[in-house]
Amino acid sequence: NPLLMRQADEPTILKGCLKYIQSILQRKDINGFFAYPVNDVIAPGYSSIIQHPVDFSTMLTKIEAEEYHSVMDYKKDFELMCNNAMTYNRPDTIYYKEAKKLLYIGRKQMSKEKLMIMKRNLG
Ligand SMILES: COc1ccc(Br)cc1-c1nc(N)nc2[nH]cnc12
Repeated sequence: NPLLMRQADEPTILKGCLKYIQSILQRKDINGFFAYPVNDVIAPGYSSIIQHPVDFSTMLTKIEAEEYHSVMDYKKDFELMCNNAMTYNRPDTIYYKEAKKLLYIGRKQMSKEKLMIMKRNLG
């Protein structure tokens, strides 16, 4: 039954898209600041200032567990990750600057136009 086939397919298709998008964004994080969770040793007081920490490793776990139901769901965590860095760190720090740049790249990568092209290429 093609309909049944289609449903089973959707999570796999979304998973593929999100892993593709994350692989592009992680390549832009050249210092790996966003590759794993920030801890209070690296950043004193981080866990009391940032209520909803998130990083690429956590996001990949969520992709695999099919916790994102759309690219927009994923984009929310991505923006939270960048905004956390821009909340905890001052504007003159490398972390703030890298987060701002990454946020801009991510917004372009997940723009309506880019997502339409992805959808079209999936056929
Ligand atoms: C995982 O985080 C790091 C790893 C290694 C190094 Br050096 C710095 C960080 C880091 N430090 C601070 N202050 N704010 C962040 N926001 C995202 N990363 C960071």
